[in-house]
Amino acid sequence: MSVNLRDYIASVNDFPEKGVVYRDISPLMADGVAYAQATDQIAAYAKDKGVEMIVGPEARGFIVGCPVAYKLGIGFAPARKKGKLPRPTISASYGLEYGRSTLYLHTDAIKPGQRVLVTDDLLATGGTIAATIKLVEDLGGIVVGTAFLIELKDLKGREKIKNYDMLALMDF
Ligand SMILES: O=P(O)(O)OC[C@H]1O[C@H](OP(=O)(O)OP(=O)(O)O)[C@H](O)[C@@H]1O
Ligand SMILES: Nc1ncnc2[nH]cnc12
Repeated sequence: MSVNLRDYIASVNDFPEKGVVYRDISPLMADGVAYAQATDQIAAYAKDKGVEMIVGPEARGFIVGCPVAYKLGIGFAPARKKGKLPRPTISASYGLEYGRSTLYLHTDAIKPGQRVLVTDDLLATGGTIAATIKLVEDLGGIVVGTAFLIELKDLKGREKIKNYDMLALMDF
């Protein structure tokens, strides 16, 4: 029997700043059945696409991507924020619903031609995922899909990644 994953998202008004409704995935992660269900759904999508490697942005992209990689027996590469990766990197900057940031990826994280799934917890404006996709492609990877727990429809992030296949397990 499956659970309704929406029941495991906490909505918090005015966090981290006024006007933002923050969608907190902590209750989903805290529930073994819900977390496994979300992981299994994304893993099935990734398997269907012949994914060989997963890339996710810091920090919540790790929470979604790592268990999927484990389930499929493939690797995971972290796209991290400034000053976190110790070896040579490439970078991409982007705008957020709140603020601006830069992501970095180790230059040896992806082999040219590798089939990559890019994962994150949530699609808002699409800046984070577009930057992560750019990092993968700059290293010669092929982004065969993108997967999220949540899509925030009003922010139209989907338009930024319209050339890519996308899975979202729920939307708000
Ligand atoms: O579609 P976008 O407008 O780019 O927004 C979505 C991103 O925002 C959040 O991350 P955040 O930068 O807050 O970092 P965190 O995961 O480290 O909390 C979220 O986890 C996504 O990565
Ligand atoms: N509304 C939101 N809730 C949680 N994470 C986010 N990242 C960007 N917008 C967000």
